[in-house]
Amino acid sequence: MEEKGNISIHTENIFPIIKKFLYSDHEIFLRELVSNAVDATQKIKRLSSVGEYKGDLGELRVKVAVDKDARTITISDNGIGMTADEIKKYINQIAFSGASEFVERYKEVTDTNQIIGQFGLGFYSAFMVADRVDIVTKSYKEGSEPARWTCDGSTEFEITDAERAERGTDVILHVSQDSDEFLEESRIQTILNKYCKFLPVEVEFKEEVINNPNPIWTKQPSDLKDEDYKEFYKELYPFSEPPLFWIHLNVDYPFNLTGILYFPKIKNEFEMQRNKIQLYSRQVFITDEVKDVVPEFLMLLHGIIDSPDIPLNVSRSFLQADSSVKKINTYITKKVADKLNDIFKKDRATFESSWEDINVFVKYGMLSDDKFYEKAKDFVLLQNTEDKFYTIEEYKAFVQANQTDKNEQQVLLYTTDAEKQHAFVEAAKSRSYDVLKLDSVIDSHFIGLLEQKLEKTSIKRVDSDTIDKLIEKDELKESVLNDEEKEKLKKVYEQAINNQNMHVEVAPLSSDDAPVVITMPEFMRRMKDMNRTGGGGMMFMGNMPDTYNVTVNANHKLNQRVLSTKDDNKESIARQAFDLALLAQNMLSGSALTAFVKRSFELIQKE
Ligand SMILES: Nc1ncnc2c1ncn2[C@@H]1O[C@H](COP(=O)(O)OP(=O)(O)OP(=O)(O)O)[C@@H](O)[C@H]1O
Repeated sequence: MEEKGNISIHTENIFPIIKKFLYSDHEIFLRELVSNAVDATQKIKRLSSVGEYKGDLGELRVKVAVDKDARTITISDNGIGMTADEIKKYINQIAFSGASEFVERYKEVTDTNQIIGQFGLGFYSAFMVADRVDIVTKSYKEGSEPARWTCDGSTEFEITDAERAERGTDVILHVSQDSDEFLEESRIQTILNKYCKFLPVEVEFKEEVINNPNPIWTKQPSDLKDEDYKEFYKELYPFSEPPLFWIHLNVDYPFNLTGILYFPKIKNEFEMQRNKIQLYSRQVFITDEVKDVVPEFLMLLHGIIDSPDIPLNVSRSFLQADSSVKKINTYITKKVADKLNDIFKKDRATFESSWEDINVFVKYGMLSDDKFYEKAKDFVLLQNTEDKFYTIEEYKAFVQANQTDKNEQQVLLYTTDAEKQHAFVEAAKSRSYDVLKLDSVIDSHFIGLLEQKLEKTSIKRVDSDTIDKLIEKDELKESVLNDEEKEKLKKVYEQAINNQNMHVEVAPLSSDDAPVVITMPEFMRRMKDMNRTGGGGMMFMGNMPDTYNVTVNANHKLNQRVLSTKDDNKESIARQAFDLALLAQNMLSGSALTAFVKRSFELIQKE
């Protein structure tokens, strides 16, 4: 038998596209050819199971070999094989999907998802790295003759008789000059590790099986133990700490999706690693850029998603609009929320102890996805300075009695740094107010979200005002000083401080409150924070110097002394009190600190 021919006409346009544009990543030729070989072995298995093939299956295996001297890469399988006619049909008519015909014939008995072709032009990707490709194949069909197909990448092909005793196919690539890199065994090893690690049939390279054909995501959750999930995590990320918990995804309607998502330990926000989810299609690795396939906030998770329903090799914008991708998004989001809710309900202690690692993830999810917010609002935790955890509802009930202001507004107080804001936290506690710890970058956004969602609630940083003003009650504080004295006191402080960005105000606080309190209004700080983190806010705010309110306590004995002391002493006492207030907030530095220390020494030396 010898036959020459032309590959059907429309290929003329397709070849250069494959070569140059279709896959920017040339290395994927190996993924395509090895997957074809795996498909061929699975097809023979299926034929055998439905009684269409009566022969011995043998040990189904795919082999990859590199011969540097001969400049060839050979992918061999003992799968279904092809007759010469089938080569013409399946290989030459590339627009024709061999798999679809296969499905047509066996659709009653097979799981079609497993055999419907995904990559379209899979086989022809060989020409990205080879200037000649041979196929030597023998069909499983009784009495079929082996055949050889040769093509040099033009539209012309040749089919001749071949020698081959056993069922199966060898695809031999004659590697082109500009693709020398693929003749290195180490390069091939790396590509196989990347794309073929979990292919469902054993793949052999250099006499070793390089894959795990039964990864745990293909198994039933009921057949797996915690250890299995942990081991698999280690297999995926050898250098990571063990995961906190995981979700086994398993759905076959209305789309097909399996996989395992792990919650990693996130030590801090700078360490957050995205692109740790790997996307597979029927155990073939596709990419670890899952952006657009999973919601942004879920990219903090690690693990595997395997779905033949995710369209591959298509543009981003198309992917975003794709309805099955949208459904997959919704499904995964729901599963993740359900899992967290489940752990929260069944094992609150574990949930609380993991909170440090998962809070960023939960808050990020609530901020970016309203549906997730709706579910997570019942298990998101607030942690107070006593390290007790509350749900939003629990917390609101807890502070209801004491932290509702005169306008029926509930005021939640928080600190971003209980050490630095210690004096304010203590002042709040002296009124029996509770203080939350909200100290991460995401918390400033989370606070905004809570205020937006929770009715009649405002959330204030503990040092954003004097304690009486943070939560304004109806009781009016009497002032020991009259208006004239207050005005005088204000002037003394203004002169002593001598700084335009410090707005002095004299107000009657409790006599046991501090004599001077320095605060930055909540609004001002939020705007500045937002500017810093690039989250909008008012642009001009970013460039403005920090401005503070300086509240001078009219009811404090010290301030009464300022008024009654000799004129030249007034200012130095006021300055000293102001510096102490700065010191309490870690705001005193440089020349101001040196002057303060000097003045303090002089003061204690005085008889
Ligand atoms: N190793 C092989 N053994 C048997 N048949 C093969 C082999 N490789 C390819 N074929 C046949 O050639 C057809 C075309 O292969 P090609 O890779 O171009 O597309 P596909 O397999 O249909 O889809 P894809 O590989 O993109 O998922 C296959 O459907 C199959 O029938």
